[in-house]
Amino acid sequence: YDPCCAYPCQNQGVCLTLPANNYTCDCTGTDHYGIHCEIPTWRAWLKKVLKPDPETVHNLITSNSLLWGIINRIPFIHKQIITYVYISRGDMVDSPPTFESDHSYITLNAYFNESYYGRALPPVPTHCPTPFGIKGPKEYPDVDMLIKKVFMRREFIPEPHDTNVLFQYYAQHFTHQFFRTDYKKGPQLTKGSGGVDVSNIYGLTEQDRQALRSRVDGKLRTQVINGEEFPPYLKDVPGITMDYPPHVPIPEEAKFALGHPFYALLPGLFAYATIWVREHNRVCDELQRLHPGWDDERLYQTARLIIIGEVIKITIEDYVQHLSQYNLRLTFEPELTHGTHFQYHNRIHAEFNHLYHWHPLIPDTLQINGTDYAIMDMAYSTAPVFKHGLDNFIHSMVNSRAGALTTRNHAHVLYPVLKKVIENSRQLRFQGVNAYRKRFEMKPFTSFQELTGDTELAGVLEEMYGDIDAVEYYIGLLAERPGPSITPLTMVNMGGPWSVKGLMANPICSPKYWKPSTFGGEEGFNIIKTASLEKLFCLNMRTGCKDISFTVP
Ligand SMILES: COC(=O)[C@@H](C)c1ccc(-c2ccccc2)c(F)c1
Repeated sequence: YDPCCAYPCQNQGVCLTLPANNYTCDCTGTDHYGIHCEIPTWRAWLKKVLKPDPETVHNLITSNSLLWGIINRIPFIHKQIITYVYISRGDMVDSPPTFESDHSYITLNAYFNESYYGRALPPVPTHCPTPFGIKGPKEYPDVDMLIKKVFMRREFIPEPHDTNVLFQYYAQHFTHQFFRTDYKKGPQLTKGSGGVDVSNIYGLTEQDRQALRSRVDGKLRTQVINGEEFPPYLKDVPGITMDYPPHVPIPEEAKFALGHPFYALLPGLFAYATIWVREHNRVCDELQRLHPGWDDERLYQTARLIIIGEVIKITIEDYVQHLSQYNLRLTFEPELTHGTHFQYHNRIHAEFNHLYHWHPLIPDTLQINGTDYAIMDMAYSTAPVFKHGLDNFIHSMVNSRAGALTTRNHAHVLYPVLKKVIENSRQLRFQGVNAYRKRFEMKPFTSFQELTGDTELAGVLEEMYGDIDAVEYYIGLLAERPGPSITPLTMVNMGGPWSVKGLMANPICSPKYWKPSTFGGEEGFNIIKTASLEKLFCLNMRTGCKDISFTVP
């Protein structure tokens, strides 16, 4: 068989098959040499010796709160650390993108065909002996058996850090602006534009964006229901399509025109969509006060720039801060990347999409004012929001526990979604979780026990996969023993680079954008710099806001 199927090249060396069952490893740019790029240059050796193990680093950053309390308050040191986080995470993401899912080697398509999700590692060649190259079983384990034995919830496991449902819906609402798989054409393709473009608020195409505008004062279309501002009914916005199930009779007063067709599915997404539409219109009012002469177009475009800034600010300083459980205070300071080699380009990777399948966060029911709603009771319905009022609905999200991001915690109704993501990862021929551990500078797992920290689960996985190098990507991410963060450690160290790159490579972070005039002057700039999750809700809820955060009070 093709000797490159054994992945002989280490440290990201590229394997090139030669005639007569020969091969060569291209060690260019790996800081290593030798036939398998296994010998480090003195520079790489020094880095390896000095760079502590990611697990140690992670435990350090998520503990020692006293030490971090001091470091967070010394601007010079804090800025150095944040700069390092931005640059080091950014450097781990190939930019321009190198691989896509239709070839197991580098192509120009990976760069020029923007319909592709990028790939951090190329797919396993189809001619290799097993789905992982040469290791493990000749066939993937049966997906239904795998789901039943490893993923299905026996009983609800609450998230150990008191994470609430407000966090879960933030993750779902935020990520759907850039995870836009083109299901009709295949899981390797996306309709997205590569990053935080707030297309989930404004619409993905120019046509949708125009349809959702009021064309007055820069504002988005809204309507008043029970004295409060809400998005418009779908029937009132020609051209907008929302994903509703065919043949399910849903009254027109329950269908709304939102920035993303998927947001028809859950009231939690409708609630976030409503809050962000209100925030956009509130920013328009602020801008109009500052610039009475500005027309609708300038108010709309400038407000959209401010909203993107707010989204990135809140995502780093509230969302990632909670997710990582870091005691290091994470900040949104684009000027720290100015004058460095950091590049303001981003491509969403297929593996990032799969990593972000966080359905275990979803509880079986949501209790609102004493009424228990099962997930399916809420599907395609906004009734819970209008029956109890938006503020009560938000209050219930704040006070409801999310599920732990681990195995055996997927709600049963989500079986089809989970099956789809596992089948897609097989269609995309993802390499095993250990290949990704090495790709992101972590040591590969040496045993099933080391992966899971749970003897029974280790046995189940060993029986299915045989070889630790054959454990599938998504399975390994979720089966990993819990760490100090909301997600297990591998998810942090892989999600980190894609997430930080996706946030900080936004055009508004580049030197030519990141200045007061872009955002309507100092006041507009300050809306971004003072944005927070709590402010977002408290400025846009009618009856006051209490305990707004990502943890159950
Ligand atoms: C490596 O860690 C980091 O760079 C920190 C800042 C960090 C950054 C991002 C994430 C993160 C991981 C998964 C999905 C979304 C965000 C994360 F969990 C931690």
